[in-house]
Amino acid sequence: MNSQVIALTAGEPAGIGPELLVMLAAQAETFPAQLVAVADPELLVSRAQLLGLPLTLHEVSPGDPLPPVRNGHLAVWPVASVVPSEPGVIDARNGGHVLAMLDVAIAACQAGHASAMVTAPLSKAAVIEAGHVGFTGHTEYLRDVCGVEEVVMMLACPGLRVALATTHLPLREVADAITPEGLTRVLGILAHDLTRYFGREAPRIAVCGLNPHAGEGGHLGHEEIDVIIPTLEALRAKGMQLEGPLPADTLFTPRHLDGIDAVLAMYHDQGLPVLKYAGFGQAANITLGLPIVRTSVDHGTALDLAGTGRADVGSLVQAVHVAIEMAAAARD
Ligand SMILES: NC(=O)c1ccc[n+]([C@@H]2O[C@H](COP(=O)([O-])OP(=O)(O)OC[C@H]3O[C@@H](n4cnc5c(N)ncnc54)[C@H](O)[C@@H]3O)[C@@H](O)[C@H]2O)c1
Ligand SMILES: N[C@H](C(=O)O)[C@H](O)COP(=O)(O)O
Repeated sequence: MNSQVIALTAGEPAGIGPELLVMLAAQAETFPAQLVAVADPELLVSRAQLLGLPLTLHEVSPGDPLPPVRNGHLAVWPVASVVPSEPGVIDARNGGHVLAMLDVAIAACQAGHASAMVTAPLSKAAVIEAGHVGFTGHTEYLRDVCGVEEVVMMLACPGLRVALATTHLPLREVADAITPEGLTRVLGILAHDLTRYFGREAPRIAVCGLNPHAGEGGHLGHEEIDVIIPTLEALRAKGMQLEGPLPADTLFTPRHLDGIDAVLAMYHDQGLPVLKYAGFGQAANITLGLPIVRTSVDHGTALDLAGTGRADVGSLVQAVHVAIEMAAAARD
Protein backbone atom coordinates (compact mmCIF):
# COMPACT_ATOMS: atom_id res chain seq x y z
CA MET A 1 0.00 0.00 0.00
CA ASN A 2 1.48 3.38 -1.05
CA SER A 3 1.25 6.12 1.54
CA GLN A 4 0.87 8.96 -0.94
CA VAL A 5 -2.37 9.73 -2.78
CA ILE A 6 -2.15 11.92 -5.87
CA ALA A 7 -5.38 13.58 -7.04
CA LEU A 8 -5.48 14.03 -10.82
CA THR A 9 -7.98 16.50 -12.27
CA ALA A 10 -9.05 15.73 -15.85
CA GLY A 11 -9.19 19.34 -17.10
CA GLU A 12 -11.15 20.43 -20.15
CA PRO A 13 -13.41 17.49 -21.13
CA ALA A 14 -12.94 18.15 -24.87
CA GLY A 15 -9.16 18.29 -24.59
CA ILE A 16 -6.49 15.62 -24.19
CA GLY A 17 -6.68 15.59 -20.36
CA PRO A 18 -9.18 12.73 -19.97
CA GLU A 19 -7.31 10.43 -22.34
CA LEU A 20 -3.98 11.26 -20.68
CA LEU A 21 -5.48 10.10 -17.37
CA VAL A 22 -6.50 6.83 -19.02
CA MET A 23 -2.95 6.42 -20.41
CA LEU A 24 -1.56 7.08 -16.96
CA ALA A 25 -3.84 4.45 -15.43
CA ALA A 26 -2.37 1.93 -17.87
CA GLN A 27 1.01 2.39 -16.11
CA ALA A 28 -0.31 2.91 -12.56
CA GLU A 29 2.10 0.37 -11.06
CA THR A 30 5.13 2.45 -12.09
CA PHE A 31 4.33 5.19 -9.55
CA PRO A 32 5.23 4.99 -5.84
CA ALA A 33 1.81 6.44 -5.00
CA GLN A 34 -1.91 5.82 -5.40
CA LEU A 35 -3.45 7.76 -8.28
CA VAL A 36 -7.03 9.01 -7.98
CA ALA A 37 -8.80 10.72 -10.86
CA VAL A 38 -11.06 13.65 -10.09
CA ALA A 39 -13.24 13.39 -13.16
CA ASP A 40 -16.49 12.39 -14.81
CA PRO A 41 -16.31 8.55 -14.81
CA GLU A 42 -18.47 8.26 -17.95
CA LEU A 43 -16.11 10.53 -19.84
CA LEU A 44 -13.04 8.50 -18.83
CA VAL A 45 -14.74 5.28 -19.91
CA SER A 46 -15.80 6.74 -23.26
CA ARG A 47 -12.25 8.00 -24.01
CA ALA A 48 -10.80 4.60 -23.02
CA GLN A 49 -13.25 2.86 -25.36
CA LEU A 50 -12.50 5.33 -28.18
CA LEU A 51 -8.75 4.67 -27.89
CA GLY A 52 -9.05 0.95 -27.16
CA LEU A 53 -7.24 1.32 -23.82
CA PRO A 54 -7.93 -0.85 -20.77
CA LEU A 55 -9.74 0.90 -17.92
CA THR A 56 -11.55 -0.36 -14.85
CA LEU A 57 -12.80 2.44 -12.63
CA HIS A 58 -13.38 2.27 -8.89
CA GLU A 59 -15.72 5.05 -7.75
CA VAL A 60 -14.96 6.19 -4.20
CA SER A 61 -15.18 9.38 -2.13
CA PRO A 62 -12.30 11.38 -0.66
CA GLY A 63 -11.16 9.67 2.51
CA ASP A 64 -12.50 6.24 1.49
CA PRO A 65 -10.07 3.31 1.28
CA LEU A 66 -8.54 2.99 -2.19
CA PRO A 67 -8.32 -0.19 -4.29
CA PRO A 68 -4.98 -1.96 -4.79
CA VAL A 69 -2.78 -0.36 -7.46
CA ARG A 70 -3.03 -2.29 -10.73
CA ASN A 71 -2.26 -1.28 -14.29
CA GLY A 72 -5.46 -0.39 -16.12
CA HIS A 73 -7.33 0.32 -12.90
CA LEU A 74 -8.08 3.78 -11.58
CA ALA A 75 -9.84 5.07 -8.49
CA VAL A 76 -12.06 8.05 -9.21
CA TRP A 77 -13.68 10.73 -7.10
CA PRO A 78 -16.63 11.43 -9.41
CA VAL A 79 -17.50 14.94 -10.60
CA ALA A 80 -20.20 14.80 -13.26
CA SER A 81 -19.82 17.01 -16.32
CA VAL A 82 -22.74 19.24 -17.30
CA VAL A 83 -23.09 18.09 -20.90
CA PRO A 84 -21.53 15.17 -22.79
CA SER A 85 -18.28 16.13 -24.47
CA GLU A 86 -16.95 15.44 -27.96
CA PRO A 87 -13.16 15.37 -28.39
CA GLY A 88 -11.89 18.66 -29.82
CA VAL A 89 -15.19 20.52 -29.44
CA ILE A 90 -15.36 22.81 -26.43
CA ASP A 91 -18.74 23.42 -24.83
CA ALA A 92 -18.48 26.28 -22.34
CA ARG A 93 -21.36 24.79 -20.35
CA ASN A 94 -18.71 22.47 -18.87
CA GLY A 95 -16.58 25.40 -17.65
CA GLY A 96 -18.02 25.20 -14.13
CA HIS A 97 -17.43 21.43 -14.08
CA VAL A 98 -13.72 22.07 -14.69
CA LEU A 99 -13.56 24.31 -11.62
CA ALA A 100 -15.62 21.82 -9.59
CA MET A 101 -12.94 19.16 -10.18
CA LEU A 102 -10.29 21.60 -8.94
CA ASP A 103 -12.35 22.38 -5.85
CA VAL A 104 -12.63 18.66 -4.98
CA ALA A 105 -8.88 18.15 -5.39
CA ILE A 106 -7.97 21.26 -3.38
CA ALA A 107 -10.32 20.27 -0.56
CA ALA A 108 -8.88 16.73 -0.54
CA CYS A 109 -5.34 18.12 -0.22
CA GLN A 110 -6.40 20.49 2.54
CA ALA A 111 -8.17 17.68 4.43
CA GLY A 112 -5.18 15.33 4.10
CA HIS A 113 -7.02 12.89 1.81
CA ALA A 114 -4.49 13.64 -0.96
CA SER A 115 -0.79 14.39 -0.67
CA ALA A 116 -0.76 16.50 -3.83
CA MET A 117 -2.85 17.47 -6.83
CA VAL A 118 -1.80 17.21 -10.46
CA THR A 119 -3.87 19.02 -13.05
CA ALA A 120 -4.50 18.13 -16.68
CA PRO A 121 -4.96 21.17 -18.92
CA LEU A 122 -8.07 23.32 -18.96
CA SER A 123 -9.25 25.92 -21.42
CA LYS A 124 -9.12 29.35 -19.81
CA ALA A 125 -11.53 30.63 -22.46
CA ALA A 126 -14.12 27.92 -21.69
CA VAL A 127 -14.04 28.72 -17.97
CA ILE A 128 -14.37 32.45 -18.64
CA GLU A 129 -17.18 31.90 -21.16
CA ALA A 130 -18.98 29.80 -18.53
CA GLY A 131 -19.29 33.02 -16.53
CA HIS A 132 -16.13 33.00 -14.43
CA VAL A 133 -15.02 36.45 -15.52
CA GLY A 134 -11.48 37.25 -14.44
CA PHE A 135 -10.34 33.61 -14.45
CA THR A 136 -6.80 33.44 -15.82
CA GLY A 137 -5.56 29.95 -14.99
CA HIS A 138 -5.05 27.27 -12.36
CA THR A 139 -2.21 29.19 -10.74
CA GLU A 140 -4.20 32.26 -9.84
CA TYR A 141 -7.32 30.20 -9.02
CA LEU A 142 -5.34 28.10 -6.53
CA ARG A 143 -3.88 31.27 -4.99
CA ASP A 144 -7.36 32.66 -4.42
CA VAL A 145 -9.00 29.45 -3.18
CA CYS A 146 -6.09 28.73 -0.85
CA GLY A 147 -6.20 32.32 0.42
CA VAL A 148 -2.57 33.30 -0.14
CA GLU A 149 -1.45 36.69 -1.40
CA GLU A 150 1.12 35.50 -3.92
CA VAL A 151 2.12 32.32 -5.70
CA VAL A 152 4.87 31.67 -8.23
CA MET A 153 4.57 29.72 -11.46
CA MET A 154 7.70 27.67 -12.13
CA LEU A 155 8.20 25.19 -14.94
CA ALA A 156 10.98 22.65 -14.60
CA CYS A 157 12.54 20.15 -16.97
CA PRO A 158 15.77 18.20 -16.53
CA GLY A 159 18.53 20.82 -16.25
CA LEU A 160 16.39 23.97 -16.18
CA ARG A 161 13.88 25.69 -13.88
CA VAL A 162 12.14 28.86 -15.03
CA ALA A 163 9.92 30.90 -12.72
CA LEU A 164 7.84 33.91 -13.72
CA ALA A 165 7.56 37.34 -12.11
CA THR A 166 4.20 37.87 -13.84
CA THR A 167 1.92 35.13 -15.18
CA HIS A 168 -1.20 35.43 -17.33
CA LEU A 169 -1.21 39.13 -18.16
CA PRO A 170 -1.60 40.95 -21.45
CA LEU A 171 1.88 42.07 -22.53
CA ARG A 172 0.73 45.71 -22.41
CA GLU A 173 0.24 45.40 -18.62
CA VAL A 174 3.48 43.60 -17.77
CA ALA A 175 5.79 46.56 -17.16
CA ASP A 176 3.41 48.18 -14.68
CA ALA A 177 2.99 44.87 -12.83
CA ILE A 178 6.70 44.63 -12.02
CA THR A 179 7.05 46.38 -8.68
CA PRO A 180 9.59 46.19 -5.83
CA GLU A 181 6.96 44.64 -3.55
CA GLY A 182 5.89 42.02 -6.11
CA LEU A 183 9.45 41.08 -7.08
CA THR A 184 10.41 40.80 -3.42
CA ARG A 185 7.50 38.45 -2.71
CA VAL A 186 8.15 36.33 -5.81
CA LEU A 187 11.86 35.97 -5.13
CA GLY A 188 11.17 35.17 -1.48
CA ILE A 189 8.73 32.38 -2.39
CA LEU A 190 11.03 31.05 -5.11
CA ALA A 191 14.07 30.87 -2.82
CA HIS A 192 12.05 29.42 0.06
CA ASP A 193 10.42 26.68 -2.01
CA LEU A 194 13.62 25.76 -3.88
CA THR A 195 14.99 24.93 -0.45
CA ARG A 196 11.83 23.33 0.94
CA TYR A 197 10.90 21.12 -1.97
CA PHE A 198 14.10 20.72 -4.00
CA GLY A 199 16.82 20.74 -1.34
CA ARG A 200 18.62 23.77 -2.80
CA GLU A 201 20.20 25.43 0.23
CA ALA A 202 20.94 29.13 -0.43
CA PRO A 203 19.68 28.81 -4.02
CA ARG A 204 21.28 30.86 -6.79
CA ILE A 205 18.70 32.63 -8.92
CA ALA A 206 19.42 34.43 -12.19
CA VAL A 207 17.02 37.28 -12.89
CA CYS A 208 16.16 38.48 -16.39
CA GLY A 209 15.87 42.14 -17.27
CA LEU A 210 12.56 43.28 -18.73
CA ASN A 211 13.83 45.30 -21.65
CA PRO A 212 16.21 44.43 -24.50
CA HIS A 213 19.77 44.23 -23.18
CA ALA A 214 18.41 44.73 -19.68
CA GLY A 215 17.53 48.31 -20.55
CA GLU A 216 20.91 49.33 -22.09
CA GLY A 217 21.71 51.58 -19.14
CA GLY A 218 18.31 53.28 -19.32
CA HIS A 219 18.38 53.96 -23.08
CA LEU A 220 15.99 51.06 -23.83
CA GLY A 221 13.70 51.23 -20.82
CA HIS A 222 13.83 52.25 -17.16
CA GLU A 223 12.34 49.31 -15.27
CA GLU A 224 15.78 47.84 -14.54
CA ILE A 225 17.11 51.10 -13.05
CA ASP A 226 13.91 52.10 -11.28
CA VAL A 227 12.68 48.72 -9.97
CA ILE A 228 14.69 45.58 -10.67
CA ILE A 229 18.25 46.64 -9.74
CA PRO A 230 17.32 48.31 -6.42
CA THR A 231 15.11 45.37 -5.46
CA LEU A 232 17.86 42.85 -6.16
CA GLU A 233 20.39 44.97 -4.25
CA ALA A 234 18.09 45.11 -1.23
CA LEU A 235 17.56 41.34 -1.31
CA ARG A 236 21.28 40.64 -1.78
CA ALA A 237 21.94 42.74 1.31
CA LYS A 238 19.68 40.28 3.15
CA GLY A 239 21.75 37.33 1.92
CA MET A 240 19.93 36.14 -1.18
CA GLN A 241 22.12 34.86 -4.02
CA LEU A 242 20.87 36.73 -7.06
CA GLU A 243 22.49 37.34 -10.45
CA GLY A 244 21.35 40.12 -12.72
CA PRO A 245 19.28 41.63 -14.04
CA LEU A 246 20.82 39.99 -17.08
CA PRO A 247 19.82 40.39 -20.73
CA ALA A 248 17.28 37.62 -21.27
CA ASP A 249 18.57 36.75 -24.75
CA THR A 250 21.93 35.55 -23.45
CA LEU A 251 20.99 34.50 -19.92
CA PHE A 252 19.66 31.20 -21.26
CA THR A 253 23.08 30.03 -22.42
CA PRO A 254 25.17 27.32 -20.74
CA ARG A 255 27.79 29.71 -19.38
CA HIS A 256 25.25 31.86 -17.57
CA LEU A 257 23.12 28.94 -16.40
CA ASP A 258 26.08 27.09 -14.90
CA GLY A 259 25.44 26.69 -11.14
CA ILE A 260 22.08 28.48 -11.31
CA ASP A 261 19.16 26.80 -9.49
CA ALA A 262 16.41 28.77 -11.24
CA VAL A 263 15.89 31.63 -13.65
CA LEU A 264 13.31 34.29 -12.90
CA ALA A 265 11.80 35.62 -16.13
CA MET A 266 9.79 38.83 -16.05
CA TYR A 267 6.87 37.53 -18.09
CA HIS A 268 5.27 34.38 -19.55
CA ASP A 269 6.66 34.45 -23.08
CA GLN A 270 10.11 35.58 -22.01
CA GLY A 271 10.77 32.42 -20.02
CA LEU A 272 8.41 29.66 -21.12
CA PRO A 273 9.42 29.37 -24.79
CA VAL A 274 12.98 28.63 -23.69
CA LEU A 275 11.84 26.04 -21.14
CA LYS A 276 9.46 24.39 -23.62
CA TYR A 277 12.13 24.37 -26.34
CA ALA A 278 14.48 22.67 -23.90
CA GLY A 279 12.03 20.17 -22.44
CA PHE A 280 8.52 20.09 -23.93
CA GLY A 281 6.97 16.76 -23.04
CA GLN A 282 9.21 16.15 -20.03
CA ALA A 283 8.58 19.31 -18.02
CA ALA A 284 6.25 20.00 -15.10
CA ASN A 285 4.46 23.19 -14.16
CA ILE A 286 4.70 23.79 -10.41
CA THR A 287 2.82 26.31 -8.28
CA LEU A 288 5.07 27.56 -5.49
CA GLY A 289 3.88 29.41 -2.41
CA LEU A 290 0.76 27.31 -1.77
CA PRO A 291 -0.05 25.47 1.46
CA ILE A 292 -0.62 22.36 -0.72
CA VAL A 293 1.42 20.69 -3.47
CA ARG A 294 0.21 21.27 -7.03
CA THR A 295 1.90 20.37 -10.29
CA SER A 296 0.65 20.25 -13.85
CA VAL A 297 1.61 19.47 -17.41
CA ASP A 298 3.72 21.71 -19.64
CA HIS A 299 1.10 21.83 -22.41
CA GLY A 300 -2.45 22.86 -23.09
CA THR A 301 -5.67 21.20 -24.16
CA ALA A 302 -4.32 20.28 -27.64
CA LEU A 303 -7.80 20.13 -29.15
CA ASP A 304 -6.20 19.12 -32.47
CA LEU A 305 -5.05 15.84 -30.87
CA ALA A 306 -7.99 15.08 -28.58
CA GLY A 307 -9.46 11.65 -29.22
CA THR A 308 -6.65 10.59 -31.56
CA GLY A 309 -4.45 8.78 -29.03
CA ARG A 310 -1.43 10.70 -30.39
CA ALA A 311 -1.01 12.97 -27.36
CA ASP A 312 2.23 12.38 -25.47
CA VAL A 313 1.68 11.47 -21.79
CA GLY A 314 5.31 12.31 -20.88
CA SER A 315 4.69 15.64 -19.19
CA LEU A 316 1.83 14.23 -17.08
CA VAL A 317 4.10 11.38 -15.95
CA GLN A 318 6.77 13.94 -15.03
CA ALA A 319 4.22 16.13 -13.22
CA VAL A 320 3.14 13.15 -11.09
CA HIS A 321 6.73 12.24 -10.21
CA VAL A 322 7.54 15.84 -9.27
CA ALA A 323 4.38 16.04 -7.12
CA ILE A 324 5.37 12.83 -5.31
CA GLU A 325 8.89 14.17 -4.66
CA MET A 326 7.55 17.52 -3.44
CA ALA A 327 4.98 15.93 -1.14
CA ALA A 328 7.68 13.68 0.33
CA ALA A 329 9.99 16.66 0.89
CA ALA A 330 7.18 18.68 2.49
CA ARG A 331 6.53 15.82 4.94
CA ASP A 332 10.18 15.66 6.06
N1 LIG B 1 -1.96 23.50 -17.59
C1 LIG B 1 -2.94 24.06 -18.31
O1 LIG B 1 -4.10 24.04 -17.92
C2 LIG B 1 -2.63 24.70 -19.65
C3 LIG B 1 -1.31 24.86 -20.10
C4 LIG B 1 -1.08 25.48 -21.31
C5 LIG B 1 -2.16 25.92 -22.08
N2 LIG B 1 -3.42 25.73 -21.60
C6 LIG B 1 -4.61 26.09 -22.39
O2 LIG B 1 -4.70 25.19 -23.48
C7 LIG B 1 -5.34 25.84 -24.56
C8 LIG B 1 -4.55 25.63 -25.84
O3 LIG B 1 -3.29 26.27 -25.70
P1 LIG B 1 -2.15 26.30 -26.78
O4 LIG B 1 -2.74 26.00 -28.13
O5 LIG B 1 -1.38 27.52 -26.57
O6 LIG B 1 -1.16 25.10 -26.37
P2 LIG B 1 -1.25 23.51 -26.50
O7 LIG B 1 -0.15 23.00 -25.63
O8 LIG B 1 -2.61 23.02 -26.24
O9 LIG B 1 -0.91 23.17 -28.01
C9 LIG B 1 0.29 23.65 -28.64
C10 LIG B 1 0.82 22.58 -29.61
O10 LIG B 1 1.41 21.54 -28.86
C11 LIG B 1 0.81 20.28 -29.17
N3 LIG B 1 0.68 19.50 -27.96
C12 LIG B 1 0.18 19.93 -26.79
N4 LIG B 1 0.19 18.95 -25.88
C13 LIG B 1 0.71 17.88 -26.49
C14 LIG B 1 0.98 16.53 -26.06
N5 LIG B 1 0.69 16.10 -24.80
N6 LIG B 1 1.53 15.68 -26.96
C15 LIG B 1 1.81 16.09 -28.20
N7 LIG B 1 1.59 17.35 -28.65
C16 LIG B 1 1.03 18.23 -27.81
C17 LIG B 1 -0.56 20.63 -29.75
O11 LIG B 1 -1.04 19.61 -30.61
C18 LIG B 1 -0.27 21.94 -30.47
O12 LIG B 1 0.28 21.68 -31.75
C19 LIG B 1 -5.53 27.29 -24.15
O13 LIG B 1 -6.85 27.45 -23.70
C20 LIG B 1 -4.55 27.47 -23.01
O14 LIG B 1 -4.95 28.44 -22.09
C21 LIG B 1 -3.69 25.13 -20.41
N1 LIG C 1 1.33 29.16 -18.39
C1 LIG C 1 1.15 27.75 -18.47
C2 LIG C 1 1.84 27.19 -19.67
O1 LIG C 1 2.01 27.91 -20.63
O2 LIG C 1 2.15 26.02 -19.68
C3 LIG C 1 -0.31 27.42 -18.59
O3 LIG C 1 -1.03 28.41 -19.22
C4 LIG C 1 -0.96 26.83 -17.43
O4 LIG C 1 -1.13 27.74 -16.41
P1 LIG C 1 -1.95 27.31 -15.15
O5 LIG C 1 -1.23 26.16 -14.54
O6 LIG C 1 -1.95 28.52 -14.30
O7 LIG C 1 -3.31 26.97 -15.64
